[in-house]
Amino acid sequence: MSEIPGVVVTGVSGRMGQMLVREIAASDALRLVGAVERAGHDWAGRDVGAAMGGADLGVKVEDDPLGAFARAQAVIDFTAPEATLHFAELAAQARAVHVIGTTGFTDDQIAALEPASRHSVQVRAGNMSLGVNLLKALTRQVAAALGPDWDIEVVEAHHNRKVDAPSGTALMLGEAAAEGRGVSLADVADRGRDGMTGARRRGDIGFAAIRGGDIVGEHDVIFAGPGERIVLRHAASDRALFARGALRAALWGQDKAPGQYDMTDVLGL
Ligand SMILES: NC(=O)C1=CN([C@@H]2O[C@H](COP(=O)(O)OP(=O)(O)OC[C@H]3O[C@@H](n4cnc5c(N)ncnc54)[C@H](OP(=O)(O)O)[C@@H]3O)[C@@H](O)[C@H]2O)C=CC1
Ligand SMILES: O=C(O)C1=N[C@H](C(=O)O)C[C@H](O)C1
Repeated sequence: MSEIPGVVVTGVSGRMGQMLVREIAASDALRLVGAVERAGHDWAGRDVGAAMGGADLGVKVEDDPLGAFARAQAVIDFTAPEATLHFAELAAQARAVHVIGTTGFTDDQIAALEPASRHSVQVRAGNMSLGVNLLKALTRQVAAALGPDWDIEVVEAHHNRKVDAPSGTALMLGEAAAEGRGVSLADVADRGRDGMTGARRRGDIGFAAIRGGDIVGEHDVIFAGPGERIVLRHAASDRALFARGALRAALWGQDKAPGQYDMTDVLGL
């Protein structure tokens, strides 16, 4: 039997699903053993490489996630919250590492992921890139150093197909800022302004979202103080960096105890 961990990609026809297949096919450290789509999807039954418009990869797209997960050591999942909740239970049954890139969860959905992590390693992050995870650490540090006279705003921009706002990354950065300030984000988040909003509340962390064209993902954390401003910025220009982070997480998780982890753990930040 191969020592190279086998990976299943869910939501394989999606933007990230296809990017993950390309990165796994190019990797010596992981091998693709399954490609999952919804029941009735056009791609079901076809070779995933051919369905993506390239050469056959010897893996057929299937609509039975548990059957696929049972053959795998890791599941990489960039889909939608309700799908990820279901896949978390199946990954736990299969004892496969579950790498979760999906964003847009409610607090209740995040809490509902926890029981599965008693039986499997879950690595979840709103952004799998090294750069954003470093930005998260910097955001916490800057927020801790500056007093409440500095207003914190997180501004994100994404492509016009994105369905959730604020982005998972923006929320991750907001959490880091709140941690740095020693407050709970839930108490200070201002997630939408329109009309006669009144003046900005001191201590709030504001969010704004731009959607347009093919923007891969851009995040600014703005610290606006009296007479000066600090802007921490990350711009992604290639989805491959998210996929590579996910592959790294799938490998990292192989010898870890069941539980919930994030990219800070994977990257040792
Ligand atoms: N953490 C990170 O670093 C990153 C996270 N993301 C996140 O990953 C997710 C996917 O992004 P992206 O690839 O651009 O989106 P796409 O819409 O291109 O792909 C989503 C895929 O998931 C499938 N899917 C959606 N809902 C379900 C469901 N209920 N059951 C089964 N399959 C489902 C879709 O199938 P169908 O077409 O049939 O609906 C599709 O194949 C988003 O939440 C996004 O924010 C994206 C990039 C980086
Ligand atoms: O949907 C996307 O595209 C992205 N989603 C993630 C998010 O919500 O932050 C990560 C990245 O910015 C791209």
